[in-house]
Amino acid sequence: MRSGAILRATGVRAAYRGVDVVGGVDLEVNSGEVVGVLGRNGMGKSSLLGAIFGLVDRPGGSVEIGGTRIPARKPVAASRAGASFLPEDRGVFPSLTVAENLALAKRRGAMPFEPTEVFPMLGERARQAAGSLSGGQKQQLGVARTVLSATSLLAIDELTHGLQPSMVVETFRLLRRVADSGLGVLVIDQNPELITRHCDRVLVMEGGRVALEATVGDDTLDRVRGILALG
Ligand SMILES: Nc1ncnc2c1ncn2[C@@H]1O[C@H](COP(=O)(O)OP(=O)(O)OP(=O)(O)O)[C@@H](O)[C@H]1O
Repeated sequence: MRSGAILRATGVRAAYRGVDVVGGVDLEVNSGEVVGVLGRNGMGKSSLLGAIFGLVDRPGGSVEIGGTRIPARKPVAASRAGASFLPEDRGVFPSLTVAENLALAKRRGAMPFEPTEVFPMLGERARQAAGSLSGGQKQQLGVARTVLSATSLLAIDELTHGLQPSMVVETFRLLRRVADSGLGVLVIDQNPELITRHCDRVLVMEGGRVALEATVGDDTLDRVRGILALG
C-alpha cells in the first residue's frame, strides 16, 4: 500500500474572470485517508476543487497528485495522475445507458469494485438512458463512475446531495474501502454530522479560506458547528 501525500495543494487560489474567490488554501490528502470539506454556501468549496483539478482558474499556488505537478487549467493532467473528480453536476453522459456510463469510466488497474453490489439500482436500470434517472440515482451512477476511474485520488463534490439515507451510509462505506485500498479520498458536503462521523480529517471553509482544519476527535463536531453558526 502507498503511504504519504496523494494530494499536496499549497497556497491554492481560485478565480473567475480575474477575481479571487479562494485565497491561498493548503490541503493535503494522504493515502488511506478520507478528508471532508465543509462550509456554508458560497464559501469556496467547489471553486477550490475546481482550481485543484484544472476546471477553474488558479492564479496562484501549486498542486501535486501522486508526486506529479498539475499545472493550472489542465484537467487532463490530473486525470493522467490517476485522479477522478465528480463535480456538482454529477458528471454522467445523459444520452448513454447506465451500463455504457460505467463501462466508459472503468480504468485498467483501478480498484476491484462491482458497482451493482453497492448500488443495486445500477443493475436494475443498466439499459436505461442515464439522463432519465432521478437526481439521487444520477448521484449513485456518478459516484460509481468516479470510483471506477480513480487510481490515486478520488474527489466528490456535494457527496450526499439527493441520496436517500440508506445510500448515504453505503456510499461512505464504499469510500472507506477505496481509502483502505491505498487511495486518497476528498469529499465536499454540507452536513457536519455526516462528515465528522465518516471522515478522518475535516476542513471548514469561510470566505474562501480555511477556518478550521482538524483530525476528527470528540470535540470536532462542536467546533465545526461553532464556525458554521458564526456565519
Ligand atoms: N462561475 C462563476 N463565476 C463567478 N463567480 C462564481 C462562479 N462560481 C462560483 N462563483 C463565486 O465564487 C464564490 C465561491 O463559490 P463556490 O461555488 O466555490 O462555493 P461553495 O462553498 O462550493 O458553495 P455551494 O455549496 O453553494 O456550491 C461565491 O461567491 C460564488 O458566487
